[in-house]
Amino acid sequence: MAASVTSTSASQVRIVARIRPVLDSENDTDVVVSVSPKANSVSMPNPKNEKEKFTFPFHAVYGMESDQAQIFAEVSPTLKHLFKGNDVTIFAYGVTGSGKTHTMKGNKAAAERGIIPRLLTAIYRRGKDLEKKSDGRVTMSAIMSYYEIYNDKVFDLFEAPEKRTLAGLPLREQNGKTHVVGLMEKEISTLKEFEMLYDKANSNRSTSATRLNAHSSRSHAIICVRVEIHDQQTGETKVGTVSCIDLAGSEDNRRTANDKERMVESASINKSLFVLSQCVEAMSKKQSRIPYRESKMTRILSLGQNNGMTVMILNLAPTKKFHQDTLSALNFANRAKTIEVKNDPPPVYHPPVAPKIGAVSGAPVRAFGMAKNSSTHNRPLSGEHNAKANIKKPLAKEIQKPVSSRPMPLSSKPLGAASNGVRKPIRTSDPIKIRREKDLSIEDLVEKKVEEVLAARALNEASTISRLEILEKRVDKKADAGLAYIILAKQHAQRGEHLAALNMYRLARDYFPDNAKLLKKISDLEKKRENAAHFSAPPPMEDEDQEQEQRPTKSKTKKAFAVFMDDETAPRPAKRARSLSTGSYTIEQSPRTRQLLRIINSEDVGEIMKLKGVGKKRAEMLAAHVRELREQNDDFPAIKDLEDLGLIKGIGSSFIDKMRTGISF
Ligand SMILES: Nc1ncnc2c1ncn2[C@@H]1O[C@H](COP(=O)(O)OP(=O)(O)OP(=O)(O)O)[C@@H](O)[C@H]1O
Repeated sequence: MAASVTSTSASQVRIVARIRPVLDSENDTDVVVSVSPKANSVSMPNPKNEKEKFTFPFHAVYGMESDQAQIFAEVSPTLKHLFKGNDVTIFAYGVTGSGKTHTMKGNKAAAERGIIPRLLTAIYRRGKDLEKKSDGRVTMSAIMSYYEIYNDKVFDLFEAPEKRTLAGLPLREQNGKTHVVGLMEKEISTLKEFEMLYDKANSNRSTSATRLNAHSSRSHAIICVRVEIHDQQTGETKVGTVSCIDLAGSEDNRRTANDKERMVESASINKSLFVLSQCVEAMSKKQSRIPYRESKMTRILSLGQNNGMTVMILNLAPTKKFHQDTLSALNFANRAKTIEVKNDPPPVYHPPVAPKIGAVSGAPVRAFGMAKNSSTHNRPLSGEHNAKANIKKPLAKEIQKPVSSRPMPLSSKPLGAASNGVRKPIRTSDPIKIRREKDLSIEDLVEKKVEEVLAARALNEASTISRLEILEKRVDKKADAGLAYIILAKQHAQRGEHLAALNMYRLARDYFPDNAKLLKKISDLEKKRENAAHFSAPPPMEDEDQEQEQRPTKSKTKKAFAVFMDDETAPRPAKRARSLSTGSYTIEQSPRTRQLLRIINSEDVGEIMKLKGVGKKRAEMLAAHVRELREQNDDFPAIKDLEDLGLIKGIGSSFIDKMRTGISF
């Protein structure tokens, strides 16, 4: 397998504002929000001084008469990116009653269907079209999962409410992304099947809501559709996931006079939305600490971190009753506009190089389904929409004054171009085999193997088998021995054990003598080793032959400590020490180390206590230490590496090792 790689780019979160019509229960004279489709802006008066007007420009705006088809046309260009193997996130944000569910789900009548059913139909049609055009050579699979976050707990909507556990499903971080562990996935073969599944899942949502006193507005609902495009001839597979999120609407408890249980729900919704706004605030200010981890919703949404394209539909209620809330939502969206999503190019998976003589050679990667970008952001409002009986016709003359703000320029790539950067399983029955091929990408093979193992572990929390053990089982074939050396080399390199890494790469060279990437790695490490001799700080390249405990000198601020192995099964030197170089040589941390540091830096005593061997007292001490450091230095993360951790009184190297080994992925 090889992933084609181009350059990295960044794209903005695309913000599309939609104002819902005035409902029967509301008065036309109470309308305070207006749009200027020409200027792509939304305006409303200052609630405290009606003479003052606020104007917010967005990427696209839709007035009260906009219909479901227009809104879908706004997001449908994401499909072509999805079919190229990119991830797409579409989420609806707004206060309770502003039209989020109407926009995302809609109603049963064809004209009233929302983004989700339309998207599914479009995916399905596009897939069928591909299959037809390629005479069945290209096939598409669409795999769906659907869940809700209720009171900060994740529940599978494919599961009957009575089967739910109170704790909900756990989340796991993997390759920088958050996954829900144990979520059911359903392959959709026909549109009818989708409709059935979708309706059933939605009824689970409302049924469970009855039981738990929740309803659609009380939880965040997330539907994910993984689209896998497989070319039988070349063996290439592109995998992209679209996630559509109907966020729960925030509400003011003072105004809604909620009972106790609803207050809890409301507090939970408001908290997660508050955390979301904090994340957006921090991102817009380019702060280094983004508080994603403070709520499950923000962990899952990972706004700006998801390495994919994101469209936010800002739903707005037009009347006075929502004035203050609408202003908050507009401010939130205005800040979200500035978020930049870093996009890596999508990986394209190739099958292993065919060994057989006469086998079909890999065809170049084709750009699938290059639909025309029919962005409708400037489409004039039709005024013909009459979607709901209880909707009043928009005011003939909207209260709108000319806006001073200029239309927001749309980027040449309005929806960005992205990938999740996460390797997905390739759809090939042939397991990856290592061969002495000149152009074989060892890096990709190694990465894929590691990810397969991590995915397996995430699904099997009970498993006590170490990552390396599993890897070793997979690489027991003779032909895979070279790969085993590369895995070990990578692990050594991750821990900064560069000489050991070099030795492992050298051993791997016997198996891949012609591999240019491997040879370059070896020569780079050899060069680094030579240069390391000139470092004034302790050399980052450790010599295996001189593995002795280095006593910290008085001038050193950090004490030396043992090197922690990622896996118990890895060859472990008896007594090894190192000090981090303060020179230009940076040492990459292993995922386990990063996770440990993340937990400790969270200052969350409950989370820290979950670490192996950590009791309440020690957890409190660690949290207090982190807090103190942060207050002193206003620095994040407070504990940057294992050495920082080792400097804390009472935290020895063996204890750190214990905490690390307790972390599973
Ligand atoms: N664009 C629209 N056209 C017609 N009706 C709409 C539109 N937007 C919203 N509505 C109607 O307004 C009401 C509130 O909308 P909806 O339930 O979608 O709000 P919501 O933001 O999802 O609320 P909550 O956060 O409580 O779930 C519903 O009766 C819905 O049918």
